[in-house]
Amino acid sequence: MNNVYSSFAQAKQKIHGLEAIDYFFAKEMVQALVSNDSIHRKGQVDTGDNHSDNDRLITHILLALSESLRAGHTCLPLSELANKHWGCAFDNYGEVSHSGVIFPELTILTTTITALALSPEQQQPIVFHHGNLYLRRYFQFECELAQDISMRIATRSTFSLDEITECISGLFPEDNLSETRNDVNDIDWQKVAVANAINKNFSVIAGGPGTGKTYTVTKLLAALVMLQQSDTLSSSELSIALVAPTGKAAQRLSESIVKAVAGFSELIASDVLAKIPSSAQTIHRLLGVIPNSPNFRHGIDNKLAYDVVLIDEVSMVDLPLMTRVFRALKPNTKVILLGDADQLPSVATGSVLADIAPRPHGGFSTLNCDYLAQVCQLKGAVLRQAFSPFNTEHSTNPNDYLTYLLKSRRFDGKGGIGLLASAVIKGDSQESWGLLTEAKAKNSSQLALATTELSAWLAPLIKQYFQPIEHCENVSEAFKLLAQFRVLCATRQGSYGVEAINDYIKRYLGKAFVSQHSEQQGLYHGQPIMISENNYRLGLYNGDIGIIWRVDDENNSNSHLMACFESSDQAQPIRRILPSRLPKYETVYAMTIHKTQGSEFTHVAMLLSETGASHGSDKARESKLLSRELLYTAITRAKQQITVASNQSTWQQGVNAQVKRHSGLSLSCSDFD
Ligand SMILES: Nc1ncnc2c1ncn2[C@@H]1O[C@H](COP(=O)(O)OP(=O)(O)OP(=O)(O)O)[C@@H](O)[C@H]1O
Repeated sequence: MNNVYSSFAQAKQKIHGLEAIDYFFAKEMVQALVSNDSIHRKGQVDTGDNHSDNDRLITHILLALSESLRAGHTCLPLSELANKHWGCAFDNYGEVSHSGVIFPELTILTTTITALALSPEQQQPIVFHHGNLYLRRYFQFECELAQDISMRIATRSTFSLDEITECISGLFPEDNLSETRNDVNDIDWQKVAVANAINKNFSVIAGGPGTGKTYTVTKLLAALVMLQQSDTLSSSELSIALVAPTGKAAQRLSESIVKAVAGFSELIASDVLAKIPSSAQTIHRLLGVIPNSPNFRHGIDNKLAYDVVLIDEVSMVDLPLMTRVFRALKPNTKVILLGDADQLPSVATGSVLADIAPRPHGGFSTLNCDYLAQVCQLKGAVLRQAFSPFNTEHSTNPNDYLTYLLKSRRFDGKGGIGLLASAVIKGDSQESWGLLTEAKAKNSSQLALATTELSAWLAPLIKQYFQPIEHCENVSEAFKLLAQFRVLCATRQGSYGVEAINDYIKRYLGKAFVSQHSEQQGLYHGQPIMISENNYRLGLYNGDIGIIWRVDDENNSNSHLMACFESSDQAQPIRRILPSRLPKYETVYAMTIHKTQGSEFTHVAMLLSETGASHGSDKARESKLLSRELLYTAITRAKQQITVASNQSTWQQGVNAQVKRHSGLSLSCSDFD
């Protein structure tokens, strides 16, 4: 490495976008490989180049691997580098500012890496497997997770077909005519999802917002409780854990389950419903955080006792965390994953849900089709017809564990939000922009395109939603109002980033000059805040939303500001914490789209850029982040209304870009059967 670049500054001059961590990672790895006597003994590839060319190539591959890990990929497929001009950039005058690196063709790359003997058995810090280059740690996570899922998929429940059929028909009485139906469109996919998950120890129910994932899984949990009750050999009660990646998502899951359970009171016996938990917890809480340690209390040597673990919002869960969850589960624990695979992948490494929920669906095996036809009392031919797009007969990679719910109950497909979300995720930049401009012309109630200055369209929304917060009768009312509206930005920095917009809103509300040094520490009554680091002792987590509220002393003689947070504890629905004890936090009128995953608002304003020209640096910052998954995630946070502030080119650039995370998990999943 020292021979190739003598310093980070030198490497950075040549390769655009390089960060110090890439340089030191590559340096460290080259040294590790050299100390294992790999590069020098085996790494001399006869490519017609001399030895230092080979070292240079290996160094550049390792730099690219580091960049790739930084971007959240689990691995780097060498095919991505083949013949690529990497790290080249031009200055404002069109002159080359960074010459970059031109990688050779794939066979040379493969021969070079193969010569380093990086196969999984070699115990090197880097692994080369199936054409992908990994950091060993992520390779191990991926293998461990794939093997665990594979083991669970291979385990089937012992319930008889008759028991399952009876249970399913009881839970879906309105669909008892299915034997006579012969149209694919008549298939109730919620029923299929319950039937499909009931006999497996691992299942995924995926679908967009409001497709009834929670509604369906509540029926599934009821079915599992009923089957357990009818099992004469089992004396114990089914223990179920409801889990989500963040506190907010856990709160939403609890609310949706409670609502679904209440709605099933006439369909399902009360003693069955009573056994479905009403409160969800975060993954970190499930695993048991050990303060100041990366490890959890529950793991391979201290398994969790649950029979069923349901995880919601799985798109947000990264590869290492998901592997740790599976590590902590008993081999016979039933795992049910829910999520929307079209949403942004996790902030950290991996894209577990997108990997295990491929689009299009890989099809069901004939065996699974026959099973579903029988227990759902569907005509086999109808079911096969339904699966024909998935190529059931010839599929080499059936996804029996996966059911998609397609029909949104929230958006009827005619309303603007649903149409916009589906045009965006299809990558149709013209149609989606057309929907926004049409909505403006038609004065749509769901969609609005803001084409005027920030002050013209944002000010009325601030007046409507944020100004009344401080005048609410109590903090619970303030939380209700706050949940109605949020400004979502693509970036933190820049003129349209979270920080600038929060400052703008504070100024508008006349709160910009609250002194940082006063007893109030810059806080004010009615200020919404978001916690930005975990504090396990206080039970406050990154992403938790609170409101600063003036509270009277017990004798009403004095009042002071407290940070208030909603709690699932019915006896004490609001937790109060002294502001001086708060972990890091920020004001939250506006937040990044990434941070809103797992939350919903009645009205959302998505601020990409103003219609006027943006600053060059703002544009560069934004264009790195913009993708159809980002826009889709923002759109689907809105329950009733979305206001989009963007110009046409920024919008279309976002819709055309796609987040693609490299990983070998889907590959490993294809070896499941
Ligand atoms: N088969 C159904 N019949 C009647 N109402 C339904 C049905 N399925 C879902 N719903 C209703 O549709 C709404 C959305 O359902 P649910 O919350 O289960 O969707 P979801 O996919 O979990 O949504 P989210 O993406 O917000 O998590 C709920 O009000 C639910 O009661």
